Amino acid sequence: MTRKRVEVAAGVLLRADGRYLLGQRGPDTVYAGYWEFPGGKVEAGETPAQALCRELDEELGIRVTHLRPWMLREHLYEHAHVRLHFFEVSAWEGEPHGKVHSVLDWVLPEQATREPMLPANGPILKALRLPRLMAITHAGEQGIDAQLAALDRALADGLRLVQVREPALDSSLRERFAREVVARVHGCGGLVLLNGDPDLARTVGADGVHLPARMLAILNERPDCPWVGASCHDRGELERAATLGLDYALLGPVAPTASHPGQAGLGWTRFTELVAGLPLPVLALGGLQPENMEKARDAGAHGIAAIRGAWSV
Ligand SMILES: Nc1nc2c([nH]c(=O)n2[C@@H]2O[C@H](COP(=O)(O)OP(=O)(O)OP(=O)(O)O)[C@@H](O)[C@H]2O)c(=O)[nH]1
Repeated sequence: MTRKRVEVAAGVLLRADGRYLLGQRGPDTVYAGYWEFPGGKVEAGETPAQALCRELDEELGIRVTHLRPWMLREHLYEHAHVRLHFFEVSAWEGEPHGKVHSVLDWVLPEQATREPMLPANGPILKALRLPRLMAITHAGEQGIDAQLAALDRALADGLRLVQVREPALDSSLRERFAREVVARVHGCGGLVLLNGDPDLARTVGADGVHLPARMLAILNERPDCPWVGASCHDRGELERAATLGLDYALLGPVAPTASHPGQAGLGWTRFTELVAGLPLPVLALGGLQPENMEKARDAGAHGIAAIRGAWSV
């Protein structure tokens, strides 16, 4: 059966305290009583961004002053093939109040979602649980004790996402180090990804695995871990990560880095072109610092990942 394709714009309204807005669909709608992000169908002659601004005015009585394209997801419902253009909305005028939803609720990303949730939205809620800053370890270079001390400081500063990437440590040392990282990060409620080794990730109790591009290229299916991401350098690799159903991708290098001397960075314009219309969140990598976060998010990144830039001295 061919279903008609419907373009929809939906907004993730993010408050300064990290909560985002969900609404419960009213009684006289398709999927009545289901929770959703505010938004609606794109009308003829509108861009998705224009449609979202109109819908948020109609549904919530607010005027959007800052929005960023975020992710695009397609879903086949009984009634339609829906293409959902998700935007992050971080600034608006007016106080949202429910004009069409039966209830509005500001929820914390790490909290359980509201049920029932519109079926297309599961990956969106998962993406919202992915912290914005990923710090990548380099204990092989700076020493295990120095790296763990830097980790403790960063966790105290709010870091909640760590990738253990230690090609220079031998396997028993890598396992011991990874266990230390998992204990510390889990103690703060954060996530740990282990680079390149799904079995070790499971053994040490990490939350998932991060695939180097060479592994992404040869895998035919997603490793069996709760969280899986991959390093990407071009559109082909990003699309492969999407096809495998991965939870996130890293894309870089955005700027030249000490670890890849002589390699030119993509720059933000190219970064934006490469991530447009993807169904998964992408973190920008390469020569970046936490101070580059707003710039990265304006360019379409979910956040940033860093090795040297993430560990303050
Ligand atoms: N607004 C919104 N729609 C979503 C989300 N997730 C999702 O699958 N959809 C789907 O996208 C479509 C949006 O339809 P809608 O009924 O909200 O559109 P609308 O406001 O223009 O209403 P209308 O049908 O009365 O014109 C529905 O098929 C809905 O199931 C979401 O988070 N927010």
